[in-house]
Amino acid sequence: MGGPPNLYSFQDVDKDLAPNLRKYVLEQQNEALARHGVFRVAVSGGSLPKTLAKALLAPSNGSKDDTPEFSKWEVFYADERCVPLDHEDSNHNLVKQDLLDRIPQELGQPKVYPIDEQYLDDPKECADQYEKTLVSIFAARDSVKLPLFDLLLLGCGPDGHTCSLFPDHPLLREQDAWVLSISDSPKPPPKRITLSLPVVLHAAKIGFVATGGGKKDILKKIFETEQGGNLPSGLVNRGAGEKVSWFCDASATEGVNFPRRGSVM
Ligand SMILES: O=C(O)[C@H](O)[C@@H](O)[C@H](O)[C@H](O)COP(=O)(O)O
Repeated sequence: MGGPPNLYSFQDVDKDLAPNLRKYVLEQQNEALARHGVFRVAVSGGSLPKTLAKALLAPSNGSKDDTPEFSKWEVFYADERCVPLDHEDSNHNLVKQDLLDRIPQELGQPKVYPIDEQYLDDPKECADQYEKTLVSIFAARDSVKLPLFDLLLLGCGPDGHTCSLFPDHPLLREQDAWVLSISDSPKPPPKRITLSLPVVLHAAKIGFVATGGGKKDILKKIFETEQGGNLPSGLVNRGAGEKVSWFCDASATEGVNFPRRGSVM
């Protein structure tokens, strides 16, 4: 697995973090397109879609390296709340409003894979159906042990959760399923689906975005303590190592002591 995760801390979200996040996402895009002609990315909700939109909707400098080729993107949800797709709690709704609906026409549109609204009352079925969608795209379940996302873009909650994998929850022990359901999420709404930890760890690259002073204590715990390594975001750091990059601002990393901490990429 190699080295430790990368922790980048930027002074300002708009001026520094967003352009560096753009550079990182487009690097992963271009590597994926060279590998297999498509860019498969899964995103979370929370504050991430807004920051991602700042990064991706900024004007391009015209070079190939700096151009999002959205028509070659396939967008999935790393976790989703079991609510209608136009509900204010829906991660898809957030991503659509903040990013997808605002992509200039000439850049094309990603193919997007939201959850199936038929199964909102039954999170287990909703997760199984989402897994079936992944199976149809990432090849047959028996020929591919785990789906390989080119990039996961995740958030980290103040309790250390990521996706809808919460601290000490039995879902963290799931080894087999690709997509899991939860009906007792400590963060509302309670019914959700989420990628499983093995699927998260298998991704080619994992980018966390954590900004604001509210993230300071949990980042200190995750990066500095043994105990933090057992929190869901810490387990991603531990299990995926150098495949993981954290994009934080100065308020989130204030006082965080981590050897590989950088201020530029
Ligand atoms: O559906 C969700 O609730 C999210 O996917 C969740 O995992 C989120 O990413 C974190 O809670 C961080 O959220 P913030 O970035 O808003 O703090």
